Amino acid sequence: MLNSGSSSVKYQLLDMRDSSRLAVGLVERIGEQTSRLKHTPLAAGGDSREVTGPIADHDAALKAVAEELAKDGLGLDSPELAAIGHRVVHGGRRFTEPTIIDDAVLAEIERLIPVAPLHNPANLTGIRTAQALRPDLPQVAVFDTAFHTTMPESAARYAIDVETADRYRVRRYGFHGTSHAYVSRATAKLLGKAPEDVNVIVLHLGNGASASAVRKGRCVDTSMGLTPLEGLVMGTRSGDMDPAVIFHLMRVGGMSADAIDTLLNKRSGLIGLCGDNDMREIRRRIDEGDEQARLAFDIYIHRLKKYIGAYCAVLGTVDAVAFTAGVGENAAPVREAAVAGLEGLGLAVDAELNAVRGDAPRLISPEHARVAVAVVPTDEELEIATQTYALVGKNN
Ligand SMILES: Nc1ncnc2c1ncn2[C@@H]1O[C@H](COP(=O)(O)OP(=O)(O)O)[C@@H](O)[C@H]1O
Ligand SMILES: CC(=O)OP(=O)(O)O
Ligand SMILES: [Mg+2]
Repeated sequence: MLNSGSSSVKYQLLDMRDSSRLAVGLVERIGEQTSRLKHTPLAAGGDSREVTGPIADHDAALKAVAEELAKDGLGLDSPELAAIGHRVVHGGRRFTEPTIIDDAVLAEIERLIPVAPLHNPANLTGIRTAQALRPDLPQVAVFDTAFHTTMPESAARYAIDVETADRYRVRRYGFHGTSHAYVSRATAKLLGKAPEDVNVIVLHLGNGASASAVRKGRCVDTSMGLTPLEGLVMGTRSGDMDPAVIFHLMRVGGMSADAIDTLLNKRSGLIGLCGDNDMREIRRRIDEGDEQARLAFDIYIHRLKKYIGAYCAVLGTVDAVAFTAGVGENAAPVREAAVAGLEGLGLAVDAELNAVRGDAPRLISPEHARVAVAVVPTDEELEIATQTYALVGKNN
């Protein structure tokens, strides 16, 4: 499966007979002089290899990946390859399920570029290059928005003029849905229950970050909106703010729409507040007494708390709060601070359990807590491969 990001490509080759990973890798800093491909041929038992040097675009990146795979006899030309699954960030309202890609699907993903300018163009290049390499194979799109299409209109609509909203398709779509779906199910499993029997708040805290309220296995609200800019404070994105900030920056600051778009998407959030977007670095600076890093952390946590409280109210009854993605899985201080003081909502973290590291889903709330608090590692890649395989299996 392929996850083509704005300046990176993540990929995995999986054997779906047992969901085992044969090879995994990442191409970073595409378009810069210092691009890097890191490839780990797990099946070949090999160590990771790195290729450094300029990789101009996603097309070149994918071809470099194909070369690395071929070195271990796992080339994309293999007759055993059954399908290629692609993460596609914006699927609008039309795509509620994984979908076999044809020209009409490509056209729709292209039409949605204005609402996912950082993500959909990269996703499209990934698909087109993969199609050129293996025109005979089914290619499947798995949409970030799909899981959120179950939201009620009361959560999905913004309170703006209905005609204008409908004409320009302005509404809350939500993103990271593959992760929210996977993690909410895995959380139910951790509690020994069926997804239909639990209400879960999922906090996906990666570079992009979003929260969702999942009632009995269905998403009923999520923090990202028309685009992945709304909601939580992220690595480089602002999340929520008064929309009038934009008019103010235009009228008083003389900034263009494009300049503000770049400001809010790439130079805001943690990096805008303190110059770093990596939570490890921010924690290190806080430990050294850095006030700017401290404030950035506090703003991040304050926003997170607001969403936890809001989604407790949306759900009414909450069985579990699950932390996931790079920050959620690894940053114990974030989990501790996000839940601190929320005993009134039945939420607490046990310091010892919170300090345990590992890859397995685990509870971090004290025994007999009213609401389970959990760390549940996400696996978007496995989920995309599973959905792709399920669809292709059905059609073959
Ligand atoms: N050990 C760690 N401690 C704290 N934060 C971490 C750790 N490892 C990763 N992170 C955070 O996770 C982020 C990346 O999360 P990830 O889910 O991989 O993001 P994405 O998929 O959006 O690129 C990093 O920017 C960093 O802030
Ligand atoms: C939609 C989104 O924010 O994705 P990512 O976290 O990969 O940037
Ligand atoms: Mg991610």
